[in-house]
Parts: sequence; structure tokens; C-alpha cells
Amino acid sequence: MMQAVAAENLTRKFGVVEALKAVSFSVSEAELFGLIGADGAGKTTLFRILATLLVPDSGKATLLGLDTVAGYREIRTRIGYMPGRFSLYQDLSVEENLNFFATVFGTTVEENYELIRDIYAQLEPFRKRRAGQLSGGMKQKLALSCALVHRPELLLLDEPTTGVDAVSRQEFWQMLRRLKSQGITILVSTPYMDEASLCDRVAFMQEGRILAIDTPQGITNLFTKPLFAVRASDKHRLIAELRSFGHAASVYAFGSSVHFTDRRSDAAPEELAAWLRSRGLGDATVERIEPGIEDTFMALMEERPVEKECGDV
Ligand SMILES: Nc1ncnc2c1ncn2[C@@H]1O[C@H](COP(=O)(O)OP(=O)(O)OP(=O)(O)O)[C@@H](O)[C@H]1O
Repeated sequence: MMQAVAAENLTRKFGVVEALKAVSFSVSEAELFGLIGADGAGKTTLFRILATLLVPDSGKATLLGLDTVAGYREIRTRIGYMPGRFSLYQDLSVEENLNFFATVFGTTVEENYELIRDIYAQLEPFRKRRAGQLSGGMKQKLALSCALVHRPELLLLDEPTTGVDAVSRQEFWQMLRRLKSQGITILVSTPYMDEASLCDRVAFMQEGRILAIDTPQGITNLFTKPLFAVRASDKHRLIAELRSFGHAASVYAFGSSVHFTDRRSDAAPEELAAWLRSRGLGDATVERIEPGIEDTFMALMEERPVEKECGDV
């Protein structure tokens, strides 16, 4: 089967910054594929190459079987791209924005209304309002409607949920699942690790590299060390003490608790609790827990080998 997206060894530098370092991955048709990474990981650079707006220094990418350099014209008519910081015309109203994007692609809103109906229904009461006056969640829905108005086969969504409230984020992911069920392939990036579990597969990106690609469950399975949720009223001190414990592999704050990974496969919670009490943290509790996808991402970040300096042979 043809891959909807296939990237092979994409690299791109900006001066001395290597924004992408040999990035390879592929996305199947009608897959909901997530790209997870912090600010500066290289997500936007990757999206701009795939959206045919930037040429890679080396490597190649095909979308819908078309090369991003040689086939850019056809690609642009067949994909929908939603850049970060949604590219809406702030002074145009909701319906004017939609009509504008439809006209650019030689179509009309009516012709493709079926596809955007669910999303647009929520915007309808505001159709005369200027885009600049909409809330973050509404802007996001309008930007998605604009990216869909020409009925693309593939959607590239760069951080669509950044800066959007929690309810809108949830609704947005439900919309993506509905679009996927209509056969649309979706590549979506996010800096929110918790959104990874909503994708069919995810690629975890850091400093221009993909560190892992798998299903959310497959990613979680990469985590093999014992993990403990540790609590104490003095969280600051707790973190400091845990870091000084001889068998600590990693320590990080996680919601109301601190997640602690032990280097030893047979570590017991009782031992750690007793040690913390001996260090003066009388109310410390330690509980063995199953890792979530965020724990695995944290572990992957720590395991990354130190990069060789230029000139190393
Ligand atoms: N046009 C540019 N000129 C110089 N440096 C750039 C340019 N575009 C990106 N970079 C650098 O390349 C690296 C990757 O940036 P990129 O925007 O792709 O990351 P990102 O994961 O999308 O993060 P963000 O969420 O901040 O956009 C960063 O170090 C960034 O400063």
C-alpha cells in the first residue's frame, strides 16, 4: 500500500542550528499520526518541508506519492495545512475567511459543507465576527475548517492545540477522529505529551531527531525499570533527597507526586520509604505504579547518548 507520507533522512540547517538531523518516518493512509516534541524540537521545520514551503538540505519526502520538491503544485491542491499560530485573516469575518480559502482552491463552502459541517456548526453563531475577535478554541476550529474546505486527502496540523483551553483541546481530538473515520490521513504535532495516547502512532522528537516511533502502547512498553509514585508534604526536599538516593535512575515532579525510577529491577518500595524516613521525611509514602506514555518520553530523553562534537572521527 502507498504511504500517505514518507520521509527519508530529511536534514535541514539554519546557520549552525541543525533543525532536522536525518529524520525518517512514514504515515499510512487514514492514519492519525502524532509528532510529539518540545519547543525547538524541529516540528515546524518538518511541517514546512512536508507542506512544500521549505526545501530540505538533503533527504527527500513524498506526500500521496508525490515528491515535495518536484510535485509541490499538485501536493498543495491535495493537502490541507494548518500552520502553528493559525494563519487566519484577523480582519475578515468567520465566513469571509472560509470563502477566501475556498476561492483560493477554486471551490465553494457549499460544495464541501458535508465535511466541515460538525466543526462549522459551532462557529455558525459567530459567522459575522472578525477572526481576530474569536477565542483561541474558536480560532482553532475556524483554522481547521479553512484547512478542510477543499476536501484534502491529507491534513498537516502544526500544534493545533497549543494555547487552547482543555475543553476545546478535547473537542478538537474528537473532530480529528471523525475526520480519520472519513478516510483522511492526519499528521498532527503537539508539545503536550498527554495527547500522544489519542493517536494511532506517535513519533517522539527531540533536538531534530526522532527518538522513537510506535503505537502509544508500544512506546509505553519501552519503559522497563521499576517506577514509583512518591509523596511527602515537603515536595521540594523530597526531590532533593530522592536525587541523592544511590540507586536513583530518574526523579521528576509529576502532578501531585514525584515519579522515581530505580536502577535495579528488584527495587522494593518499603526500602525507599524507610530510607526517606531516615532522612527526616516522616510522612513519605512510596507506591509502585505502571508507567504512562509521559514516563517513557522522560526516560527516552534521559537515555539519549551524548552527541559527538564536529570533527570527531
Ligand atoms: N528560519 C529560521 N532561522 C533560524 N533558525 C531557525 C529557523 N527556523 C527554525 N530555526 C531553529 O531550528 C530549530 C527547530 O525549530 P522548529 O521551529 O522547527 O521547532 P519546533 O519543534 O516547531 O518548535 P516551536 O514549537 O518553537 O516552533 C530551533 O532551534 C529554531 O530556533
